[in-house]
Amino acid sequence: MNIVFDLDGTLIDSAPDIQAVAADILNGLGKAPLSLEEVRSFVGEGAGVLVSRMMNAREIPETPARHAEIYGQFVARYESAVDLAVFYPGVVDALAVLKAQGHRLGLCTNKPELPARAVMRHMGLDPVFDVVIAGGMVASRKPDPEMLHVCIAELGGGPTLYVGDSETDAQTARAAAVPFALYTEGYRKSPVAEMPHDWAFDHFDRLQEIVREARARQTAAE
Ligand SMILES: O=C(O)COP(=O)(O)O
Ligand SMILES: [Mg+2]
Repeated sequence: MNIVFDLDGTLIDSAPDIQAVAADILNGLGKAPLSLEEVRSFVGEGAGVLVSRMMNAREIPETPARHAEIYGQFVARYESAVDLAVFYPGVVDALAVLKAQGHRLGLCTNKPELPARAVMRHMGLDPVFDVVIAGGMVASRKPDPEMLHVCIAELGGGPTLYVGDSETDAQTARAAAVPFALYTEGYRKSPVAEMPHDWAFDHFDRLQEIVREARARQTAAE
């Protein structure tokens, strides 16, 4: 089947890289850096929203022009901010096993395309994914289901499991009517019970079992 993954907060913790980019910009504006907790709570709806939240948190008045200026500085640095990202435990093995089993793997992230591709290359993920849909590649962003729909279509259609960490991912899966496995150790803000999901897991060594169950449900529905 197709297994589509979110990136930030699901496969990798990229908050330290984003924190460094933000600190650089805020420092230039005479403002205090963001904590990792702040960064993690700001990620999930794309870089534009992240920049708005950063400006708001450091009381930088947001006009469209000011946002555009700071956003420009942010994305310019974001593209090379890859050194501090780390995989969540078990991710590399889980992806390798799923790939070896012949599943088609997709990536569906709100992270803008250039930083998404840069961090994928840095982490050795390029050969793993058959399809990548990142921020800016389609007109809308998650939780609009379009990104996920496009990703599934490019994977060739058919049964799909979506794996993500945030409220945005849970809403996206629901809107796209795709079964959803929630990784609970990423950047979610709500209790697990309040987020729509078909499975929840706290370690990637459980993903095999979830994929087996998702396939069994799919077969039963056919
Ligand atoms: O960059 C973001 O805001 C989110 O990225 P994600 O969709 O991979 O969680
Ligand atoms: Mg995420």
